[in-house]
Amino acid sequence: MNLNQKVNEISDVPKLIRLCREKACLGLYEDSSIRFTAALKIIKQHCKTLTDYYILNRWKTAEKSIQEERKLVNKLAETTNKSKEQSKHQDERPIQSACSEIKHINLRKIANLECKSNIKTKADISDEQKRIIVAPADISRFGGLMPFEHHQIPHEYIQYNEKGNIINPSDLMNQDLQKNKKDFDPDIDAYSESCSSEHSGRGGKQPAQQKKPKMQLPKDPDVWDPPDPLPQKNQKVRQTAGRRNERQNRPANFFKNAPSPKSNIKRKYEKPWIVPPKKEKKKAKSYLEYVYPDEEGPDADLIKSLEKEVILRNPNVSFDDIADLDDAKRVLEEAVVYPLMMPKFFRGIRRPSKGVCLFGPPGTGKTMLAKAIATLGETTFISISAAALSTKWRGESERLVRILFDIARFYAPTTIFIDEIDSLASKRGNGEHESSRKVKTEFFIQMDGVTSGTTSEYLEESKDSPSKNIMVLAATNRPWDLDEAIIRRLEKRVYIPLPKEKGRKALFDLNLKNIGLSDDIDWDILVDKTKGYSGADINNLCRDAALMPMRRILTQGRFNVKEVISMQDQFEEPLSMKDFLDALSNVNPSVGDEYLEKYAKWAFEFGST
Ligand SMILES: Nc1ncnc2c1ncn2[C@@H]1O[C@H](COP(=O)(O)OP(=O)(O)OP(=O)(O)O)[C@@H](O)[C@H]1O
Repeated sequence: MNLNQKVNEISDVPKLIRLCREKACLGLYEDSSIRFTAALKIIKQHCKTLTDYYILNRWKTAEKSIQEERKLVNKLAETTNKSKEQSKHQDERPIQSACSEIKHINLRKIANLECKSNIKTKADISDEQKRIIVAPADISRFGGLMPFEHHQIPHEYIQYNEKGNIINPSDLMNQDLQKNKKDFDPDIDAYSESCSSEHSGRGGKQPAQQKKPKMQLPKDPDVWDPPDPLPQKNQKVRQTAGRRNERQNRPANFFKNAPSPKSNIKRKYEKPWIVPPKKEKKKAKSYLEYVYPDEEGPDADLIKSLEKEVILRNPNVSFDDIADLDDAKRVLEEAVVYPLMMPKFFRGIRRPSKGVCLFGPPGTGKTMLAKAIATLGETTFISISAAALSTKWRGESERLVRILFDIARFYAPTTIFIDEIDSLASKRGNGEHESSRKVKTEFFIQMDGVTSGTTSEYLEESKDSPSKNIMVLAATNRPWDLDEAIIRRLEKRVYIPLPKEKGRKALFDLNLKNIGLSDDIDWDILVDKTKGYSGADINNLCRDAALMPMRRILTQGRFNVKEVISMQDQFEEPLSMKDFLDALSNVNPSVGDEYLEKYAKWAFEFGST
């Protein structure tokens, strides 16, 4: 890739990033930072065009790590600039300090590098070893090698000798220093010599310049001395003598300002190459916060409105609030509640059903049953009508189904209640619209993922904790319209019939528990007369009967609003048999006989007990 080439395409970003890293390795931190910024800009623009939030998420993660890399490079640039500035201002230290630091720091780093690497020939370089980065070209400029993890050594920086062996970077360094030494001030050169003989421990003849005291620089506590070479057998006596000579020749104030090795001087400069320990990720409070921490993203609005409208934390309906339906309650407890409460038992062949379908005439308590199950199992309750899916969110339904299941997994254990499932998963036919076919397919895919595992990370997390399950509960008044594929997936199909005699009496009791009743009421007659009434119909009948005392008083004359309000205590009169009989003439059953036959037939064919 040409360095000056303009990059605008997202496909060029990887190359650009590689270039940034190479620049950073070369010590051209500012240049690297500029290119990082360009790459980030391209990514940001590309993100605006993305609609798939999975892909968007991945780009966002990449963007974050690139931002971190740029931050690191900026810090390095800052540190380098600072040290350049310092060397400008401190007249006494400039090249001298650079010289000593280069020697010490680089030796340390190279030693470090050597320890980590057993590289001898080209073939010996493993990928892991290539991860240790050397910045050979700029060693002498910035006096330091940065262990720059996550990058590979560009091949052009590894040098080989004629035999094909890798040249030790420290040899290169020494050659570099020898070359540079020629340009140094003779005084500084002498100081460097004195330092090197001090550290190496070699005695012998001292250079003439060493006799006069030169500038004495304090010893940097962060700089390690180069290691002493191992003494050779026949050199031992000579070395000891050399050391003595050296000590004798040392100026009196040589270590005057040098800090003692035990001093508590702390480092004052930053070490941007040290990656701080990762902070523990804060647990997101909502699904929106989890996918879009800054609340911005292509699906943000959809998720927001879904979280607001469909999630019901505690529906607060108990089985006691539901009259009759004992068989249905038992089947549902076994199919839905117990698997959530005893996940260990409900494994393997005892695995819970993928979904449960409640079917039956309208107003028989299907929604109430679903809410009671969610309350009992202490699960998050997501309630959505399939009709709303295909009308309110038209065009987005397919995405919506996926998000809905993702939200459910996030808040697991969750009960997803889909009312009017027939309008979402009706029989497929030739005239079917493309979009509704797609929604159906997405729904089937998500349902399959409910127990068999999907790409979702929540389910991955929940593998070891089966209690983090989701359960699909569907309800329909038209089970015969359902597609075979959904019938198969809704493994338990529970018939919720019209209430029988006992159920109707229980419904009267439940609806009238806070109302005054007179003794003349014949419940047998009322139960008999309400045959074919649903729970909702009986609820209507009781409400109508409860208003009868008020209507009776108000028909006696013409009253204004204030007068009506002042008379409200009289409306509390106990209900009589007549009130119920009058109400019966106002409220008719809502389910026709022909439908009852159809339900019974479908229950016989597909229902579960
Ligand atoms: N078994 C019951 N116990 C108590 N109340 C009931 C029962 N069945 C119905 N009801 C009453 O009927 C109303 C409607 O019930 P629900 O919404 O659960 O019926 P549904 O079967 O879901 O109806 P639809 O199929 O039309 O959605 C409830 O608010 C409740 O007052």
